[in-house]
Amino acid sequence: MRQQLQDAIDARNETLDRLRTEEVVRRRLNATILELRGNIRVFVREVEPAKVDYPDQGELDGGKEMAVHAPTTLSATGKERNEKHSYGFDRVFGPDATNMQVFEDCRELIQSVVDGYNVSILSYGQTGSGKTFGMSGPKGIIPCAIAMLLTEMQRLQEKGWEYRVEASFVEVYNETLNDLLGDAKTWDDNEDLTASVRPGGKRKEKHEIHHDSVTGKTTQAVQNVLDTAAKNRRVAATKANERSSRSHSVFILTLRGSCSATGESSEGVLNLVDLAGSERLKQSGAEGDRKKETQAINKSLSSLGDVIAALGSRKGDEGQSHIPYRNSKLTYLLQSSLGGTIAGKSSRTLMLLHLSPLQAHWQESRSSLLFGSKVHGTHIGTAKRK
Ligand SMILES: Nc1ncnc2c1ncn2[C@@H]1O[C@H](COP(=O)(O)OP(=O)(O)OP(=O)(O)O)[C@@H](O)[C@H]1O
Repeated sequence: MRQQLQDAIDARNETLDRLRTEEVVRRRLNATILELRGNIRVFVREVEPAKVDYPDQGELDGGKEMAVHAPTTLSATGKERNEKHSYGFDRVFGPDATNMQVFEDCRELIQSVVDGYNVSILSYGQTGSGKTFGMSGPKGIIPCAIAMLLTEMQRLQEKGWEYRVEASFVEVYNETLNDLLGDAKTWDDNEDLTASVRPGGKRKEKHEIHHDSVTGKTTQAVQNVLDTAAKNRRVAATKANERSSRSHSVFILTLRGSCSATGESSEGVLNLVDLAGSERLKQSGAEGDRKKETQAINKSLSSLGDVIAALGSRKGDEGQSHIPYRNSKLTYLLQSSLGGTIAGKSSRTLMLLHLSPLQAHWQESRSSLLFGSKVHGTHIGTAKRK
């Protein structure tokens, strides 16, 4: 009897050891795959104008300026200058792509958060181009990422890992940072904003998500977090018209894991960012408060482009090159998760560009493509059209 019990214990320990070894191999493979693909990636999603509710829908003509050649190239013709531009991106989705298909291509990246990497996924594009739909809508990146991470943590529990999950949801509006959970608190300008919302920060409004075996309860907790954020964003929206389009929202999940059997631990952060509409000031004809908002958005988006481009261009001398994180609240908030290595910790960025193929939106699409090229060096060439 005693021998049988010992045999059973030995067999169990052997299985656990094997599972842990497999897990180490899986982590290494995933890290290698992502390393090969690059720490800064750009995906493009062409939007189907009929599905999207553009503010200036009434004035659209039906002409198209862009052709998407899935899976990785896109060409665009600028009628004004009679030019044809070609771009190569990491992934190009046509107008029929679903949220689920986009999420599938983000899966490995999101998975790496469990392994202790910092990851940012940023949704970029003009107002009405589907950024929020892709991020928070049905089967959008936020709900799918949460569901996937919870399942993943459950799987790792069987291999001896325990995780703690915290969620924060903040918005950056006119260069101020507001908490979208709790009481929609606004941080003072002179506070250390990053410390306030980051793990270990003094005044962070954190919301712990318990990972119980009753998945329904966990899903409900996540839904409550998202509902609270949506409600707080709506309250803010009544104060400033259409404010959600004019602010950046950042959903932050922090995963802290430890494995008592091996003594290993990890901490990964996932930032899911729904950026403000990227309209050009001239194009939008903004005046007064709206002009101020647009200027703040332009400043933070261009700072974002500068930071990611600087990260992408540095080679080998990581400690030496200057990265201008402090030029905007958004880049300051995201500084540990925008690509490259800080204090020995690797981070990864995925930019999701949303483009309208219509002639009426050519200037906006062109500036989104310029942004995408800047962060990724993806412009293949320009040719005069015959
Ligand atoms: N692929 C899609 N399929 C169906 N509906 C879509 C799709 N993309 C966007 N929409 C719809 O189009 C409208 C505008 O989309 P959404 O609010 O996501 O745009 P946005 O880029 O976030 O705009 P803003 O910058 O103003 O916040 C919404 O009603 C959304 O549900």
